[in-house]
Amino acid sequence: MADLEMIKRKVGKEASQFVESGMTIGLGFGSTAYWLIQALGERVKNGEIFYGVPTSNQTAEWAKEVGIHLTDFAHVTTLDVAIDGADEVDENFQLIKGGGGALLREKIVASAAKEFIVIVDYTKIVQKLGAFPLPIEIIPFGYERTQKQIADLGLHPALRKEEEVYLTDNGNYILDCDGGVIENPSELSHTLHNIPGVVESGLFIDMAAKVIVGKEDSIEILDVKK
Ligand SMILES: O=C(CO)[C@H](O)[C@H](O)COP(=O)(O)O
Repeated sequence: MADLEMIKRKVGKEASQFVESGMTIGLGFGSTAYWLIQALGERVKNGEIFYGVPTSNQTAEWAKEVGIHLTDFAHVTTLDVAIDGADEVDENFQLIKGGGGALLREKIVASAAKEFIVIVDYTKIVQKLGAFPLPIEIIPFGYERTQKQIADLGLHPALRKEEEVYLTDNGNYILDCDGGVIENPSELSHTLHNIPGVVESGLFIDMAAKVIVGKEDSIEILDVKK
């Protein structure tokens, strides 16, 4: 297994210690969250029970495969904990998420949790956000105009495409914005929310309660002071 993958695996396992049997967990998406789910799966084999609200269809598949019971907001309104990866974490613990396209559900789930734990390898830690293109989920209707309004902010939005235009699990589009360093993430988040057609941005402001960082030979657990 490549080094970085090994680090992600250790971080996922480390995060699982914050989960107790019987808890309802917001389950993130991405290659680090995958390892959290595998670690929980090992405990399911020993008789522990977990309830998970998945942030993507893929997460739901992973969780089902290891025996985590899936639930949703029809049955719970508050989650004990949510654990998810991130694309960037800055010095104030603000995040860019959504590289995997699940940012809307990830934000709903994280905001519903008593504690939101972020799990990353050391390559995700930055002084200021912005080297990773900021994903923004937008409604397909009128997307050209929404894109123009975001371009006017200097964010250089590009419509995410695979073979065809990428569709989120919610049937929306993603704009990946390569606007360079984000000096004021909180202000930008507000500005984006005021644009009609923007569903959600990948800026997660003041949401992380804990950040678990995997390094070459250690793991650091950072508690965010509120
Ligand atoms: O926001 C996300 C998906 O929408 C992921 O959490 C983020 O992309 C990090 O993924 P990985 O753990 O694979 O590096």
